[in-house]
Amino acid sequence: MLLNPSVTRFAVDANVDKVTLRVGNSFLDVLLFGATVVSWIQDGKERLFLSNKTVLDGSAPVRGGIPIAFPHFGPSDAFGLPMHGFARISRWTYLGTQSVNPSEATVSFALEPSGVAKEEQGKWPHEFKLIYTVTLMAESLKTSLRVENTGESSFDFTTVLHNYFAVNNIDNVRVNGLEGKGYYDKVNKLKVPEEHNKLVSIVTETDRIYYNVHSASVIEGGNASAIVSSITGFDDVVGWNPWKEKSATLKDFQEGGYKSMICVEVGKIDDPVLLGPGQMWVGTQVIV
Ligand SMILES: O=P(O)(O)OC[C@H]1O[C@@H](O)[C@H](O)[C@@H](O)[C@@H]1O
Repeated sequence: MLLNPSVTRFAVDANVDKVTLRVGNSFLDVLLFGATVVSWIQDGKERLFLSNKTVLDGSAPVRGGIPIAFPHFGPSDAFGLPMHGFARISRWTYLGTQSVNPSEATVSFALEPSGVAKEEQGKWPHEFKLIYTVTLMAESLKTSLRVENTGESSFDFTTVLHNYFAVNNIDNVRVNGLEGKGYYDKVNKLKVPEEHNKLVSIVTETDRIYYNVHSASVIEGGNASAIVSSITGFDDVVGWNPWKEKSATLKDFQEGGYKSMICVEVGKIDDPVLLGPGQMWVGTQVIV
């Protein structure tokens, strides 16, 4: 089959542009806002969850797709940055198509201090350059974040690629690949030395950081619906589902949406990256 890969850039409105990649029957949409992947359709099936109450106008982080947390994962930090940092609420620069060959299309995006969202500019006092590279193939998606220290002094950071996967029914979902791993249970504020389940079910609000995981998959009804593998650079995997009560408190979360999503995020959280002047770090994931 001829895949005819292509890349198209659309101006959605004055603030938000979107880049669409096509490879055969696979389509990917990436907003310049946050360099957020918001849709990945394979053979007519949407692989990512996107809340129907999210705003896509650049006024708030996207609730769904693959937002990027940087320069920190989690709540507001010592620098007064918002939850999950500024990367997901800044408008990235489109660097264009990096390559289009018969089986894949690659685009990339950049963020430097001058591109950081106005209200957050200058709070994190470091010179940096982020490059986010997205490769669509007919059967998979690869995303890679490169962080460069372009300044004169060291900085450290934590980061995640916040994958929201679409599922049919969370009751039938199991996460594989976590057995034997230690984790921090953020809901119960508990450090658990070892996950004993081969397949982890989600039956209540779940918010966990699993350590040293380099491959994890979402199994639904016995079939893998998303496999996150070839994880390099990132050492941790976050599993998140807000469940009924918590999701009802999130104004951008559609009613009942917790049943049709699961976040399996790749992160560098427990052991922050320290970058000296001129140094760089790269984190990559491949999703099948
Ligand atoms: O609502 P936000 O800022 O997009 O965050 C969503 C969730 O993101 C997850 O990565 C965190 O582990 C959760 O604690 C958090 O609630």
